[in-house]
Amino acid sequence: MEEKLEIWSSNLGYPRIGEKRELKKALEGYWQDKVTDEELKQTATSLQERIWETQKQAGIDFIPVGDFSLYDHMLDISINFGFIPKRFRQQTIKKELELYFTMARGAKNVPPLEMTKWFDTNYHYLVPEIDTPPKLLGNPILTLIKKAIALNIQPKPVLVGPYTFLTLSKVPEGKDKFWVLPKLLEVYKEVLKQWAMAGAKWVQIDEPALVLEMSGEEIKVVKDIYHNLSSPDINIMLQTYFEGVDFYPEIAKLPVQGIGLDFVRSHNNLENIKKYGFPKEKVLGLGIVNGRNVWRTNLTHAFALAKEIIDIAHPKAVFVQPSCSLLHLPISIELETKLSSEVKQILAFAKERLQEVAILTQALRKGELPAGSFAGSPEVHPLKEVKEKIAQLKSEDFERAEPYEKRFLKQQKVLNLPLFPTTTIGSFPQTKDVRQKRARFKRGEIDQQEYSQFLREKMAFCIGIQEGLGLDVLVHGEFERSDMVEYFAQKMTGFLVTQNGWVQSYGSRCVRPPIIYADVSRPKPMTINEICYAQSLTPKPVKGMLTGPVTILNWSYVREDIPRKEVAFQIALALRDEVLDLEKAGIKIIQIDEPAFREGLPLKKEKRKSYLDWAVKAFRLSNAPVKPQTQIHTHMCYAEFKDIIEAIDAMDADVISIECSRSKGDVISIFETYHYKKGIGLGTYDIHSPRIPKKEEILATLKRCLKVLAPQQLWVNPDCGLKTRQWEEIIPSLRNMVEVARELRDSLSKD
Ligand SMILES: CN1c2c(nc(N)[nH]c2=O)NC[C@@H]1CNc1ccc(C(=O)N[C@@H](CCC(=O)N[C@@H](CCC(=O)N[C@@H](CCC(=O)O)C(=O)O)C(=O)O)C(=O)O)cc1
Ligand SMILES: N[C@@H](CCS)C(=O)O
Ligand SMILES: [Zn+2]
Repeated sequence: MEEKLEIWSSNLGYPRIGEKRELKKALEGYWQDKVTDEELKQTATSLQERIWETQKQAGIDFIPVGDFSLYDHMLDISINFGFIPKRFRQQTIKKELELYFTMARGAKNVPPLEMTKWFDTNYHYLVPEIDTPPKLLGNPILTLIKKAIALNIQPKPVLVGPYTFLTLSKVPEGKDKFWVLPKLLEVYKEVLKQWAMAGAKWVQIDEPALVLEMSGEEIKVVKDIYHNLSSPDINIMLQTYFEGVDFYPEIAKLPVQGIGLDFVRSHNNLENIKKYGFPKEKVLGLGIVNGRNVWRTNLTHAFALAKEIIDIAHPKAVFVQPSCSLLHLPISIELETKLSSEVKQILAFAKERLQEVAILTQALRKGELPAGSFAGSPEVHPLKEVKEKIAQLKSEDFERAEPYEKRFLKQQKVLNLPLFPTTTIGSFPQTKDVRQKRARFKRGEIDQQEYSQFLREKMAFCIGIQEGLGLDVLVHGEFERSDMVEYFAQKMTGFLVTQNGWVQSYGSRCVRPPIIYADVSRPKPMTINEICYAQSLTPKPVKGMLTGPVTILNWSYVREDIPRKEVAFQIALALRDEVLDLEKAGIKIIQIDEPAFREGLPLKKEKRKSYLDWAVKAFRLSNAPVKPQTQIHTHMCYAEFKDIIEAIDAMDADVISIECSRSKGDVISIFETYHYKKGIGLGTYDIHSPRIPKKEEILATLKRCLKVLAPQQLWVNPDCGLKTRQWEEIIPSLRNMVEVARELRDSLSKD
């Protein structure tokens, strides 16, 4: 007789920051010596327990343990497995958590681990540096497993797998990226053994790197890893997410007890199961509700899809689960008091996703969905004029009227800028008084007039500082903006913004990604008042400052009923109105930031060209009709530019400023082979550190740039905006930068 299929509900990870951002507050308090070690640990412990309880209450059978982290889960592994780079080993450590936070945030003369984005998400992890073989220094998840069991919770410890961990790590030059693998496997095996002895039945080993392009050699490494790790003591759920796995037949054969696949992001996973089958002795991790977007799951569709997959796969058992960790979602829609109930009906954040997993699990066990379990989506009323504008777009809408060479001459006539013009990227310190004033304004404690007056005073101060420093192109400082994406989302139609929808970006820093639910338009000007006020204070040009269409798209949750390209074009058209209004108001330089341009690059190579094609077009659409005299700038940071340099060029911005110091010259070397003609500012110093750059360092960067770029092209600016810094740091830094530009200018004019 056929055995009844076992179906369990499972989760892969949960937001850590806390409903009231308790972790953020405790961390920042700790760093300011206002919170003790004990208090910080207590906050973390009670958060963890609440997170487990929420999952248990929601009906989740297998609850992740070890997904929580004080700062970052990759840092946790680095520390516990003894990957402590030499510069930190040499530090004298006085407090227990000191090493951990020094690796995360750096200390005087000790730079932190590098930070980079986690696959194609807006979460940033700390890049492990493998300069020493591993050593098991700690196994904190063991304690958690015991505690969870005592609380009657079925723990599923979570650990990033060796393949992904090493793929994302840095190794010393000349070393193979897997040079520590044999020793690392010993450490993993020891940890798994301890977890099994503590009572864990399943472990979730996260291997998202299996969805990236892989070579035959790499798949061989993966096979070796899992033949080595496999043990009768504990069941391994080999968990993939964010895309489909290319080497499916090989992955399916690995000696693990479960394979977790993302069926939301990838159709290939189902296609592969259809083509190659699924091993009947294995458990299927069925990623069926979306961990990356906020739309409530259409349970009717998800139920039908789950049934189809199970019928084809015939697995030993099923874990019904989200497509990936819920880390990338806000905590709960319950925390939103200002959204209408109609809107709430269509949204699901992390907590609501758990309910969906539980409903689907029950339904799959019973063979039918309970009545009324899908609320249906509300009607989105299309904006006729937006649709018409998109339908009528012609190739001219994407082209500046004149080529760059002609524009450059006309712009120079208007702007009369010196060689090596100096500027900043836009934001100036968002100090506590700025955030507090905004909070008071939002709470209705001060009126619009008082808030506007405060912003004017800030702008005047900021312009005064820039004039005093002698910068050539000024900015208004972005004091009115909570965030460069959220600010514009609040001003355009088609977006929802949340009060408490915080999502961890890195460490204690969070963002509230807006939700694009309908057609986008710009009912009225968004930035003109501030920019024109700032311009009225100075004869020097003040840059109009906008966030670009691709970045607004990539840092928002996006509707799924129309293609992303169309949403990007809608945003571009809205921004275009703003650009034209800025120009009409006499603003001569307009910067349209695109830091997330590369972030949207699909993980799979075959999807990249199409993305880059429409992303470039969206940017061009946002500014093409300006006069040739109007100078368009863009800015990018957080990116590896090598593989997108052609697309960057195709954006046709007159000037681009890009991050340079953290990539240590890699960016400069691109221009040895790529002939870039337009204006470019390669960031002269790292704004992520409080350190004041020495003049010699700035000069050295500029001299390296001048080896590959013409003097007429080169702008002088920091790597990125200054919002996270303090005035005391930026004033001497910018003073050094301006002095270097002047000295370089003088030395060239003498030659
Ligand atoms: C460039 N980066 C960005 C990314 N994504 C974005 N959407 N935006 C970005 O800028 N991704 C990549 C990187 C990530 N980097 C960062 C850097 C810094 C932060 C950050 O500092 N975030 C802040 C939150 C900012 C914010 O929106 N603040 C609100 C106020 C919220 C608040 O708590 N108000 C309090 C009172 C304020 C007080 O008393 O201090 C209240 O209401 O009670 C605002 O300014 O209005 C953070 O604190 O984490 C994020 C990503
Ligand atoms: N104009 C923005 C860009 C950040 S990427 C700023 O200066 O903060
Ligand atoms: Zn930037």
